[in-house]
Amino acid sequence: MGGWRDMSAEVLEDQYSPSRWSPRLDRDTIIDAHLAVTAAGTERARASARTTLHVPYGSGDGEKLDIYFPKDPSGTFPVLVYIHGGYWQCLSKDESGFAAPPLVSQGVMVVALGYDTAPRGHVDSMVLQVRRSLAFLVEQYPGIRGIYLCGHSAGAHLAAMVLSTDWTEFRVVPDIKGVVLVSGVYDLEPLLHTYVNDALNMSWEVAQRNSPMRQVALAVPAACEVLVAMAQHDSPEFRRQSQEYSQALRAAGWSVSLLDLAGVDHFDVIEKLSEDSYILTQGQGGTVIASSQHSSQVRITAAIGRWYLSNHYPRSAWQCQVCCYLLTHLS
Ligand SMILES: N[C@@H](CC(=O)c1ccccc1NC=O)C(=O)O
Repeated sequence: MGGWRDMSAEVLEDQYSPSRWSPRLDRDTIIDAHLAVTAAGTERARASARTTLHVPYGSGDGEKLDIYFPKDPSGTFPVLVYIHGGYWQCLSKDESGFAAPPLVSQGVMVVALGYDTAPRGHVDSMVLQVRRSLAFLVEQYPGIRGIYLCGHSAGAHLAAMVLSTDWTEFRVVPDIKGVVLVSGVYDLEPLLHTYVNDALNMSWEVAQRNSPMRQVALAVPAACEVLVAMAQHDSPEFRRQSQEYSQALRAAGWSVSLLDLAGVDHFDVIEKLSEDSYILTQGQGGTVIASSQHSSQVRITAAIGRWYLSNHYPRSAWQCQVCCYLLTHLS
């Protein structure tokens, strides 16, 4: 098969419709199910953690974030900022707190970030909002030691755009220690030819300057680790994007790992962040990792066994909370 440029409009649309690739649920029910699961998970998180909701980080309507405070804050604490997906046009922070429980119990502050989705917002403004929110958090919460970003789908795109930020335009430089990109899109150009762009209305230039894939060469590799994760049942185009972006980052000098998660689709790959036992949330015991039965080109070559909080809580289960394994492509 050639590249996406050789695909018919119909095939391309299919590739960029995550709901059509799940073996678990059909396309008409999977989005509603995702909403229900993440909303219920967020409700549980709000019931069990101390929270401050709807904190404005700017004057815009959508510029608000929800904070889930760590259980036993000991002066300083790391923060995980979760950036929701929804193709830059749906979902919100209000059902994006589901990842908090396993983290707040380990002393991590979790932030569910809101941003103005299309059509109110456009891609340029969403990228700016995410960057500004990080500067806000650093200024507002001096207890924060180390920022970790986690984004899903379109949120992974926004998190990846943070990597190419020129922080001299901001008052502070956030200390970003790790970025977990789950089932993201890193080259926006194919989307110009799909329904996704109906609401986004991106021009070719907008798609280019907002494609992390095109920004890799411009960004100075930071001392932060990047984990690019993709689901077994993501579409071939989504999987290609994760593979190519992780390779480009590595070639540019970033410390990056690619994680291929078995048995999950575009939606449960992130829903499971609410579970203590999920590979992306579990501790050191979790060596089952992506056992790659389904993907013969991927081989686990080394367990890095070090992620997120190793600097902060050397003996906590958090040490390997996002188990970071080096997966190398043999093909
Ligand atoms: N219309 C899309 C919806 C979608 O892509 C989506 C829905 C919820 C959360 C994330 C999504 N994808 C990327 O942000 C689909 O066909 O799946």
